Amino acid sequence: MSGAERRPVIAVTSGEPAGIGPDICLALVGDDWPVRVVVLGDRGLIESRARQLGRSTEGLDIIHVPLRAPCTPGRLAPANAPYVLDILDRALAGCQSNEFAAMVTAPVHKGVINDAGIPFTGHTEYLAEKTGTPRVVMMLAGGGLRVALATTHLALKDVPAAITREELATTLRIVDADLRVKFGIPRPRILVAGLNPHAGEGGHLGREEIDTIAPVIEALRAEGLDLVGPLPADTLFTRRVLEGSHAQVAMYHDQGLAVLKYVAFADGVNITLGLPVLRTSVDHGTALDLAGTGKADPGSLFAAVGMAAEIVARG
Ligand SMILES: NC(=O)c1ccc[n+]([C@@H]2O[C@H](COP(=O)([O-])OP(=O)(O)OC[C@H]3O[C@@H](n4cnc5c(N)ncnc54)[C@H](O)[C@@H]3O)[C@@H](O)[C@H]2O)c1
Ligand SMILES: N[C@H](C(=O)O)[C@H](O)COP(=O)(O)O
Repeated sequence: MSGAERRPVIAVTSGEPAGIGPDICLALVGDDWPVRVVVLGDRGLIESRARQLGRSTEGLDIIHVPLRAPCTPGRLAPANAPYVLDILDRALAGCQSNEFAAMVTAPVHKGVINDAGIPFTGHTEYLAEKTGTPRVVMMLAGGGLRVALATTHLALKDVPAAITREELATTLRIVDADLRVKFGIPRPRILVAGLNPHAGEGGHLGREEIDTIAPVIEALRAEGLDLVGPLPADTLFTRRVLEGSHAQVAMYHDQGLAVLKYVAFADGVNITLGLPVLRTSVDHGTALDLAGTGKADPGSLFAAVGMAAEIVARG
């Protein structure tokens, strides 16, 4: 067996075929990773995208997963939604059987999967369901931040009801535990945002801080977690407040991710905490406008492979 074959294998799912997933996977060719990187997707599609971009697939390990329908860059086809899920299922099965040490996901298009009649909210929720994990946490890291979310892909009107004491406590415990295990931080200091403007202004602008968030923080502090909050979200991400913190928990998707993507778009990493397999991902979407143009930045995919490799090396 050669040295290269002894390296842990990381599976990179190429994602929505009409998006930039196949393009950015081509940028992995020839990079000198401490792991073996294999790309999961339709070989013909990846080769044709390579020709279109004037690139080569030589040296790129591909596990062939066949397209269900022809693909044109930039044009979504619901007929290929099952293909996108075939790739994810193949990667997950490989992680569960220890064929792969981790999976790294290129972007999928949630809308077209739903248009195909398959309910799908995101990789995070899909992988949680497929692995029978009742609660996982989405965290995006980049630009010196680690932003974890108390709620993920749901309509804004449904956010307050989804933030219960039990759900929030589970989220904070998962963030604390995974920062220790996956990131080697012995006692993570975690900032927790409020939900309402000015963290509710003492109950005058909403009661979620008083009724839910503060009591959870207090209870978990008593268990030894190093939590600070509920903090007004508008100033949580200022330099002085962030100082000394290892992660920041936002109450909903855009409260945290708008900040993260402002400082780190295209080199941030999305990681699913609390999952029994290791999964990292890019911080951007399918960018249909850029597919096949050569303008897609592969930086976030590199960062996602790099983070997975580091966590694998940590054991
Ligand atoms: N990890 C994932 O699977 C993932 C992440 C985010 C969004 N999405 C999905 O992607 C689809 C499109 O989402 P969107 O339009 O909100 O966001 P998007 O990230 O696809 O695009 C937003 C803007 O950023 C640009 N952009 C994105 N990635 C880029 C890159 N690597 N290099 C250069 N420019 C880049 C796009 O051209 C566009 O102008 C949606 O279905 C969304 O749910 C998937
Ligand atoms: N919320 C993520 C983002 O904005 O980058 C994105 O939609 C991906 O989510 P999944 O990892 O669950 O697909």
